[in-house]
Amino acid sequence: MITVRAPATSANLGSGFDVFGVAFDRPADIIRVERAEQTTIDITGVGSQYIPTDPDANTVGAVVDALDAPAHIEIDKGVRPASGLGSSAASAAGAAVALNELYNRGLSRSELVPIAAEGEAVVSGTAHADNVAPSILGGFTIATADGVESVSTDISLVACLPEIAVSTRDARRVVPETAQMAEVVETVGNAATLAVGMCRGDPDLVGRGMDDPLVTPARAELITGYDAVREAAVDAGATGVTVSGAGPSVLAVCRARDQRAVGSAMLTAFDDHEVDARVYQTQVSDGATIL
Ligand SMILES: Nc1ncnc2c1ncn2[C@@H]1O[C@H](COP(=O)(O)OP(=O)(O)OP(=O)(O)O)[C@@H](O)[C@H]1O
Ligand SMILES: N[C@@H](CCO)C(=O)O
Repeated sequence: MITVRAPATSANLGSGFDVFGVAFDRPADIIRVERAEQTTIDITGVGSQYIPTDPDANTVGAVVDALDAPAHIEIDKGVRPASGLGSSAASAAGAAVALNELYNRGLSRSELVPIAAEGEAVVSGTAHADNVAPSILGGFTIATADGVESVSTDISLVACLPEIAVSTRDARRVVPETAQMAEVVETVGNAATLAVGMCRGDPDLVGRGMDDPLVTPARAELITGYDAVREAAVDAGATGVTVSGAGPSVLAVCRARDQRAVGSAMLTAFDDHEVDARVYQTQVSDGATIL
């Protein structure tokens, strides 16, 4: 049996829609795989009652197919589904690393990224790799059609997960189909600023680079209290705030010393809108680990 811990992630970071991602140190999914004639899936943990065990409907099933690696797969969910924290991706990433090991396929971590992304196509309709890339490789990742880059960095994060469910499939429907040239220019500038900030470990640059005039405003409408939560986080010291992935989690970048205050301010702001929430104080961390 092979056991893998695959971490939660946050995709987009505002300006890097479908491209940027970061790995968290927690929460994480634990994936256990054993060789079998036919693939079967058992699921326990947070939100497991909402996740299909049919391999054709679960993200790990697509990974089994891509690696031709039938297995009995146990998924212990630490990352709540429909959270914006890469829940579906954590399972797919963990399965890709575990099955590659179990069947000695010999693929590199980078080669496993497009394979795990096939799992994302099962749940959201597109094989976007911006969650599976950091869950497999760790760090800050840039995933494009031509490949994936990963940078280790020391950046503190706060993710606030409200008791609201937003599916990626639904949240992709509100993304505008066209953009004005001025919006594209602004987004390119911000994305470049963010990437430099990650390379320098500079929370001010990362926060400044998270602004996005295109996708985030449409997604924010799906999150009760988003504007108040954003404002509260900034007042408490966050250098940047955006929707985490497709939402409903809200992601803040800050200095380590401000993490507690930022998290507390975000919880209070959600509470003011009668939304229960929980907070993860985390930092950009390593990818999947074979235990
Ligand atoms: N192994 C899995 N883990 C979690 N969700 C799964 C899995 N397999 C299938 N799903 C389905 O995927 C959906 C959750 O994925 P979705 O992409 O909407 O949320 P997320 O991964 O938390 O968000 P994001 O990608 O924005 O970070 C649910 O409908 C769930 O049933
Ligand atoms: N880039 C994806 C991440 C969520 O899976 C989106 O925002 O739709």
